[in-house]
Amino acid sequence: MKQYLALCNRIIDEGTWIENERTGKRCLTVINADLIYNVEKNEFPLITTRKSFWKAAIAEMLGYIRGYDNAADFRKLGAKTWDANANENLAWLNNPHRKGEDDMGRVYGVQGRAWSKPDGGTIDQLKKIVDNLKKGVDDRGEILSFYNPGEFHMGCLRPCMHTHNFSLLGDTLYLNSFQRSCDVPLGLNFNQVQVFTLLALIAQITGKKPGMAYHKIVNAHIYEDQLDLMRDVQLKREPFEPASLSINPDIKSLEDLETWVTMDDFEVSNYQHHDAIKYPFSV
Ligand SMILES: Nc1nc(=O)c2c([nH]1)NC[C@@H]1CN(c3ccc(C(=O)N[C@@H](CCC(=O)O)C(=O)O)cc3)CN21
Ligand SMILES: O=c1ccn([C@H]2C[C@H](O)[C@@H](COP(=O)(O)O)O2)c(=O)[nH]1
Repeated sequence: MKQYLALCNRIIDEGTWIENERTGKRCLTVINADLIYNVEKNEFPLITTRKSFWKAAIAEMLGYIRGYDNAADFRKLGAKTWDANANENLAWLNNPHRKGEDDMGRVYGVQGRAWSKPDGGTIDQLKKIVDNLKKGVDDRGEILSFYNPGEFHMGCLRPCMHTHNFSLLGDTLYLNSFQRSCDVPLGLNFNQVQVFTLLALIAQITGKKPGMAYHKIVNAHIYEDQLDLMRDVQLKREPFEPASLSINPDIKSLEDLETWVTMDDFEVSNYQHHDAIKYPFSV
């Protein structure tokens, strides 16, 4: 929580106003932030200075793991977060690759599970990583990349958290996650939970101990219409002690994650938080 507050304060104190063409809004912006989560000690990085809808964040990550390309599938899991990008962005609505209502196109998990090969067929990046880690193998290229510039024109949004790089040291699994663009009031609240949960889940299904997760953000911003709420409401609140996450121990394989897992398989205990804050969302 301290790291999150420090980043918010840094943006407010040192940020530069930058015009964003895609959304037509100005963003107060800093470059480079490094967040670290101790997954081994289960220090779940859940925001306490407002109510965080952590289940939607995990649902979104589970949807990426499953390779979903449709906002309706995300809704079924419990995340409405892709509705706007799939259905309200004019550039995407007019894109000939859009397959209809709720289609997100070739984004995130589609690239993670079915990256198209120029010579035909697809690559399942996540399955290769899980198979290797289960055998105790880290080939120094255990990389899950959602960033495929050759298919940006076939998706509703370029991935923000675009690369997850796993590493094994003995029996301990580490994760470095890279994010090119971060909506700190809305997106980061989710992304912190996602990086933490991704390491916890992949460690669990590969039989490894989770270690640290390192989360690198390049462009960290607050949209102009979010600034007053952040500065005058959220940052005026005192944080509570961190919560902890528990994951159903019956989840033992990638197939379990793909088939029967729901949000009921995740629980958060000791979550003390301030009231919800409704931040404006920019499509
Ligand atoms: N401008 C922008 N910011 C983002 O954070 C973002 C995007 N676009 N587009 C793609 C995904 C979708 N994400 C989202 C979308 C919506 C919420 C959101 O509305 N959160 C509310 C309520 C969540 C709920 O009720 O489940 C919140 O208070 O956190 C959060 C992240 C993160 N990403
Ligand atoms: O997981 C996510 C997904 C998206 N965001 C934010 C970051 C930006 O505010 C927008 C994406 O806009 P671009 O113009 O493509 O950078 O969504 C996030 O914080 N986390």
